[in-house]
This record gives sequence, structure tokens and C-alpha cells, in this order.
Amino acid sequence: MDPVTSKLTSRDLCRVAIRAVRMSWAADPQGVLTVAGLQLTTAVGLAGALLLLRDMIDDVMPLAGRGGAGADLTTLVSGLVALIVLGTAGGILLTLSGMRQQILTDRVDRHVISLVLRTAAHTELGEFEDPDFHDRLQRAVHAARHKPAMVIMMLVTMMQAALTVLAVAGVFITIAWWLLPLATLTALPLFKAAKDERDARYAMHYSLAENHRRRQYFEQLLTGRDEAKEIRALNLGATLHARWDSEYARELTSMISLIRTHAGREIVARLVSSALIVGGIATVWALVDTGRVSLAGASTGLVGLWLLSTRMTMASRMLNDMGQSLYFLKDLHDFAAAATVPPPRPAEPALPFRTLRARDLTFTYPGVDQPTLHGIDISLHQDEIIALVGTNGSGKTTLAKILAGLYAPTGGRLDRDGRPANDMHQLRHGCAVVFQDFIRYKLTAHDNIAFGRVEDQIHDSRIRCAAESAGVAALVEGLPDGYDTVLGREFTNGTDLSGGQWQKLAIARAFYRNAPFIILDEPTAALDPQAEADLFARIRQLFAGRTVLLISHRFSSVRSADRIYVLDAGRIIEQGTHAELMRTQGRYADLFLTQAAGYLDGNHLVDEVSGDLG
Ligand SMILES: Nc1ncnc2c1ncn2[C@@H]1O[C@H](COP(=O)(O)OP(=O)(O)OP(=O)(O)O)[C@@H](O)[C@H]1O
Repeated sequence: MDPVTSKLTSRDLCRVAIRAVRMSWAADPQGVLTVAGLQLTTAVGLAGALLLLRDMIDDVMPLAGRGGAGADLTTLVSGLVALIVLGTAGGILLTLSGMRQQILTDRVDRHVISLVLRTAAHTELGEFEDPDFHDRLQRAVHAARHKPAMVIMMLVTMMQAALTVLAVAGVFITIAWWLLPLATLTALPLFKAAKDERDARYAMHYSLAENHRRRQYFEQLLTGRDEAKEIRALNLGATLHARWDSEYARELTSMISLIRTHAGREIVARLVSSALIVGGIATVWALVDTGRVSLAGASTGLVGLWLLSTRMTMASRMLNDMGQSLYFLKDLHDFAAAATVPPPRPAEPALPFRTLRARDLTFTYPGVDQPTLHGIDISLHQDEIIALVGTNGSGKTTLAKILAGLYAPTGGRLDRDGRPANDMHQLRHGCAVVFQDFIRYKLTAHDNIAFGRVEDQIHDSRIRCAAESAGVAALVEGLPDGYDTVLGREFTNGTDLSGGQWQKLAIARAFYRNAPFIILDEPTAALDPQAEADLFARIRQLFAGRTVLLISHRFSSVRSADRIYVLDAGRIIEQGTHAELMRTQGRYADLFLTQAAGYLDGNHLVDEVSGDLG
């Protein structure tokens, strides 16, 4: 079903409604039963009240002409008392049902948001490259944020409408069955208006999805703490606000036009409904006049007609919201169904390897025409430090992501100890990556390190050891609450770190992960020269017995690597040790000399290079 052009059929609606019931049941079965029970009791009470009213009118009407003389007051008073009792009980049931509904709503809320978050958290990285995925995700998040209450309202309204209509219609059959088709007819125009509104609103929601995402992005830029400094330094506030405003204006224009159209439709529907009711009253009047229907029967019939038609009108208004929540439920389901969530796997040990080899490996990002990597052949051995260098955009991070099991190669193969390494979960499990743009978790320092390996039991001694190795232990111990200090000024007693201190913490996380394969993508970009030199002096000893892939633009860091691969436009163009590559006088030597020239004067540079060549 194409979501933009087509509408939900009655079958789809039923299917989604069943899903809504299942979802509510999964979230709070007791709540569903209680609310259903209370609604049923209320509907039965309403039918009882209507029957009582008819009996009372039957008793009183014949005496009306005699000024009530001869009326049995006991019957009248007991009838009235019964009506008051039923009314009060109905009110209490309504309050109880409302209370239980709220609890049920909160539980469904949690259930739905959890479904979206769980699905998003397990979705493969490649999906995040697809704008359609983001559209689906956004609609699911929107549905999760705003619609659980609607789901409950929808269920309760459906129940309420069905039960009251059944109860009133049941009574109707015994007193004025002939008014039933008329009552149904009066509600039809409003049902139709509600359906048109529902379809139009959903189509608008689809067409504005990307626009909405952009607006949210501007909101993030204008309100985020991390963004605040640059926005102020560049004086971007007014410009970004204007962009946000124009995105919002577009959404608002569509929304206002939709609201106006709907109001027009509803006014017409109401006029038609009222005309039908007037017609019904005139018919009843004529029937009473000709003696075919008693006055008592006609009066109760008209009360019933009024009750039935107001319930149906209410139901049609609710149908509008209901229809929308059904559409949004469909969004939730589509998102969960389309996302490729791998089944949960038990924690397994990260197995060491002797060789990881890429053979003729190719990779193209989803939705992109040209491959980013072509025919890559590299070998990484245990106990080796391998460096990857190249200009910006040459594909270093992309290759690292494939070796880390974050993307599957689109061509060629990856072998571990001579066997195909197709299991991305296993690759990820055996790898620790420090990305250039690692996450600064605004949680405790302890969490920031322990997140390196959450599958295992957390050992405080190992956390301290990882902090020590990354050169950040003294800093953390000096924080107000040591390892329990929250690293985010947005939170009470939170503190912040410098860029380099955050980077050391990210490196500590990699140490804590204790994986056989370590990828360090520009790990020292924010470190001071002393911290960088310290880390590289100890890196071999710290990661002894493992394999380290080091990506860096700092040639001083890579020159001691066992082997250096040079990437250019997605291809390996050179490989060897620093000395070998300098002797070749190719791309690596060019880049090295360009960087070195920035640090050393001519004489020193000649000495350096002759040392390398010698
Ligand atoms: N998610 C993505 N979708 C599509 N193309 C991408 C994506 N990420 C990177 N690219 C493209 O792939 C190419 C290689 O990017 P990559 O990040 O691997 O380069 P890099 O060598 O690590 O660069 P740098 O030195 O600047 O970090 C670039 O042309 C980039 O535009």
C-alpha cells in the first residue's frame, strides 16, 4: 500500500485496531479488562435508565390531562430515586474508568516508546544512511510521543460507542424501532466528514515529514548546549531562527488549510444531520397526530433518538482522532517491521585472531552510485600496529568501519585466520574503536569507561586500570565525586572536561573493552604533545598481543607503525614501513615532507630525511 496516495481500507483499519488491542493488552492486561468492564457496566446502566424513563412516562402520561390526579406517588418517587442512583453510579463509574484509563495510557506510552527505542537501537548502521528510514523513524517517534493516549482513547471510544449504541438501540427496538434507521442516518454525514479529515491529515503528515525533520534540526541547533558556543560566536541565532520560522510557516499553512476544509465539511454534515432530525420529529408528530403511536412511545423514542444521535456524533468526532491514531499505529508497525533487527545473541568471548585480511574489498554507501572503496587488499596481524594514512575523504574511516563490522562490504571478502569473517556481530564483539567523533556520554566517569564492555560484569578495578592506561586516572580521581562524577553541566553537580580529557576517557573506554583488535581513528587529535608522546611510547606495551589499526594525519604518530597503508580516492596506493615508503619517494613521502616542513627548518629537515633514507 503506497502510504501517500492510498488510504487505509476497512480491512487495514480492522487489522490495525486489532494491533492496538494487542499492544494495550501487552502493556497492561488488567487495565484493559478493568476499563472494558467499567464501560460495559456504564452502558448497561444507561439502557436500564432509558427503560425506567419509559415506564415512568408510561405511568404519568395518561394522568397528565387530569393534572396528575390519581398518580401513584410511590412508583413515581421510587422511579426517580432509581434514576438518580443510576445517574450517580454512572458518574462514579465514569471517574473510575477515567482514572484507570490514565494509568493504562501511561503504561501503553512506555510500551510504545520502548518498542521504538529498542528497534532503533538494534537497527544496522547502514539503515541510518537511508532517508526513508529516517522518515519512518520520525513518524514512529512522533507516533510514540503523541499517540499512545490516542490509542487508549480510541479503544475506549470504540467500546463506549459500540456498547452505548447497542444498549440504546436494544431499548429502542422495544419502544420505537422504527426510529433506528433515522438515528443511524443522522450520524452518517459526520462519519463521512471525519473519514475525509483523517485521510487528508495523514497525507499532509507524509508530505511534510522531511520539512518537519529540518524544523526539529533547527530546534536542536538553537537549544543544544554543545551547539550554543558556535551559534553565539558566529552570531547565527537570528538566521537559524528565521530558517526554523519559515519551515514552521510552511507546516502551519498546510495545517490551517486542512483545518478550514474540515470545518467546512463538518458544518455541512451537521446541517444535513439536523435536517434529518427535524424530519424525524415531524414524522413522529404526524404519527402521534394520526394515533398510530402513543405520546409516551413517541416521547421516549425522541429521547432515545436524541441520545443515540449525540452518541453517534461523539463517536464520529472520535473516529477522526481514532483514524489518525490507527494511521500512526500503522507507522509504528511499519517501522518495527521494516527495520532489520538481528535476534539477540548471548554474550560470547571476544576471540583473538592471528590475521585479519581484506581481499579485493569494495564498498558503496547505501543510496550512493560510486563506490567509496575499490579493490582493497590489506593484512593485519596479531601484535602489530598498522597505520592508515591518506588525504581527507580517501576512505580511511570507511575502511575502519568495515573492519570493525559496522558495515558489510559490498564486494570482495574479509577473512579471519583464513576463514570468511561474515558475522558482523562477532567482528564488532572482537573490536574496540575510538572514533574521531566519539560520544561524550553525559553520565558518570565510571559509565563512560564501563560502557566499553557492558555485556560483562563490571569490575571497578578494571575501570581504574583502563583509566590508568589512558592517562586519565589522576584526573578522574580528582573530580568532586571521583568516578561517580556526572560529566554534564546540564545535570545537578555535573562537571565538564576539556576536549583532550574527553579523548583520554574515550581511549580508556577502548582499553576497558579488552578486545583483540583496536581501531584508533585520530585518537590523539585533541591531546597535548606530551600526552600524545606518552600514549604512543606505551601503545605497544599497552596493547601487547593485540592488533592495532591507527588512523592519523600526524606522521609523527604513524612512523613507528609496523606497516603503513596509504589510501587515495578509495584505493591502497602504497604500503610499507616508514623508511621503505620514504625511500620510494611516493605519496607518503610527499605528505610526510609537507608536514615536516611546517615544523622544521631546512637543515633539520635534511637531517631527518637522510636519517629515514639511511
Ligand atoms: N555515510 C556516508 N554516506 C555516503 N558517503 C559517505 C558517508 N561517509 C563518508 N562518505 C564519503 O566517503 C568518502 C570517504 O569518507 P571517509 O570518512 O572514509 O574518509 P576519511 O579518509 O576518513 O576522511 P578524513 O581524513 O577527512 O577523516 C568521502 O568522499 C565521504 O564523502
